[in-house]
Amino acid sequence: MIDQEITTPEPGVISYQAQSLWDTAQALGFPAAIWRLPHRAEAVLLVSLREQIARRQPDLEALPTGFLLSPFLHAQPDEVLFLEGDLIFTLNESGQVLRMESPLGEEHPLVRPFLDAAAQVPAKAAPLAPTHLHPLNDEVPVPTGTFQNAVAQAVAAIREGYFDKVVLSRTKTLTYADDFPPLEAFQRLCRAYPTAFVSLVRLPERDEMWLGATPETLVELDANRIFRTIALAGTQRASTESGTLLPRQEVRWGQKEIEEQALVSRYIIECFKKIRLREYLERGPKTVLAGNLYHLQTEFEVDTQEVNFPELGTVMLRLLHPTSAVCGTPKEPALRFLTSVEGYDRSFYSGYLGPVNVERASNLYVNLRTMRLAQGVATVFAGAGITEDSDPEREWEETELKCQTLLRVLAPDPTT
Ligand SMILES: C=C(O[C@H]1C=CC=C(C(=O)O)[C@@H]1O)C(=O)O
Repeated sequence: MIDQEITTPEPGVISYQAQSLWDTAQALGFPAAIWRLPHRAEAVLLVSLREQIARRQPDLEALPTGFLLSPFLHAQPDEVLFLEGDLIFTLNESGQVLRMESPLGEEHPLVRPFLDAAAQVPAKAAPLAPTHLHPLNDEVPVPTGTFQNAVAQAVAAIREGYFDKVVLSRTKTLTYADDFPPLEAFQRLCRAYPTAFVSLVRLPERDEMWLGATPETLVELDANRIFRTIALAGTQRASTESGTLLPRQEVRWGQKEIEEQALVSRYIIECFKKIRLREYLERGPKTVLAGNLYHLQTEFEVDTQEVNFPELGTVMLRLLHPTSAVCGTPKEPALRFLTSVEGYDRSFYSGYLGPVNVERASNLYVNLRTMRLAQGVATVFAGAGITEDSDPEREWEETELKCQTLLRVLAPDPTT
C-alpha cells in the first residue's frame, strides 16, 4: 500500500508533466506504466525505480502497490511481471501531475534524483501524425491464409467432439519511426475510448512497450472489497461503413455468438463452483460498446466481506486465466490445439495486466486490443472465438475489425 503522500502541488510550485516523467524513466532505464481506468478522467503513471522487473506470484493480498503484467502462458507456474510502485503520479487529462505518492519518501536517494531529472526535461511531445505508423504487411510471420486454415481445422476438431470452442489469434505488423510518440498515442486512445482500460507499459529489459485499450475486466477488487469479473464474447461492428453508430437497442445476435458468449459465462460459473461459492450476482448478457465493436457481456459480482472470502480475487485470478474468451472450452484440449496450430508466441497478448493495490483497489484486465512496440515494429494482436458454426473468412474479418480498434485511432487510413 502507498504509505506516504509526498506532495499535493500548489499552483506554480510543481509542474511535472507526464511527458517529462515518462522521458526521464526512459532515459534512466526504469520500467514504467501509465493507465486510465474506464469512465475516469484521471490517469495514473507508475515508475519503478529499479532496472530489473520483479517476478512475483499474483497474490493480490500480499503484493504491495504496483502493476502486474502476465503473459498468456507462464514460463514458470503462476509467475508474472510486477512493476513496483515506487512513484505514483495522478494526472489530469492534459497530462499534468495532480498528486505524487511514494512508499519511499521524497528524499530517498533514488526518488530525489529522479524528480530533479524530470524537472529539467522540457515537456515536448511530437504530435502523432497518421504517417507515424506504416503498414508493413498483413500477417508476419504467419503467411496469409494460415489463420483461415487454422479456423477450418478448429471447426473440424469441434465437430469431431475434441472441444466446444477455441480462440485463435493472429498478428498484423506495421513499422514506426524513432519519433513515434507513445504517450501521445496513449492519450489519443484515452480520448477515443472512455469505457476502455487504456494502458502503456515500458519494459526496458525487453526493449519493448505494450499499448492497448481493452474492454475486458478479468478481476476487479474495489476499495469496498467487491469482486467483479465479466464474460465477454460475441462480436459485431458497431457502425456502418460511413461511420454512423448503430443504436445498441437495434443490435441482434445470432445463435453462434449467443452460444460463444454463454460458454464464457458457464466457464466463470464453473470456477465459482470449484470453490463452492454460490453467493454471486449475475447480470446480463447485454450488448456493450467496445470502441468500434459491440460485444455480449455478463457481469458477475461478489461481496467478499459478506461471504467472508478476503482472498477471492487471488483465487479467482488463478482459476479464471486463461478464460474461455481467449483460450477455449474445455480449457486443456483447446489450449493444446491453439498452441499447436497458431504457430507463434502470443507473449503478453491475451495475458492480463493492471494496477494492484493502488488506492486500495486492484483492477486486472485481459490484454486485448493491444500492440507491442519494439525496435520500430508495431505488432497488433487479435483473436476470434471459434465454434462449430464459424466461417473462416468471417473470423478473419472479425480479427481485422479488432485490429482496427487501435489502428483507426493511431494510423487512420488517409483515403477514408
Ligand atoms: C480475443 C479477443 O476478443 C475476445 C473478447 C471479446 C470477443 C471475442 C470474440 O468475439 O471472439 C473474444 O473472445 C481479441 O480481441 O483479440
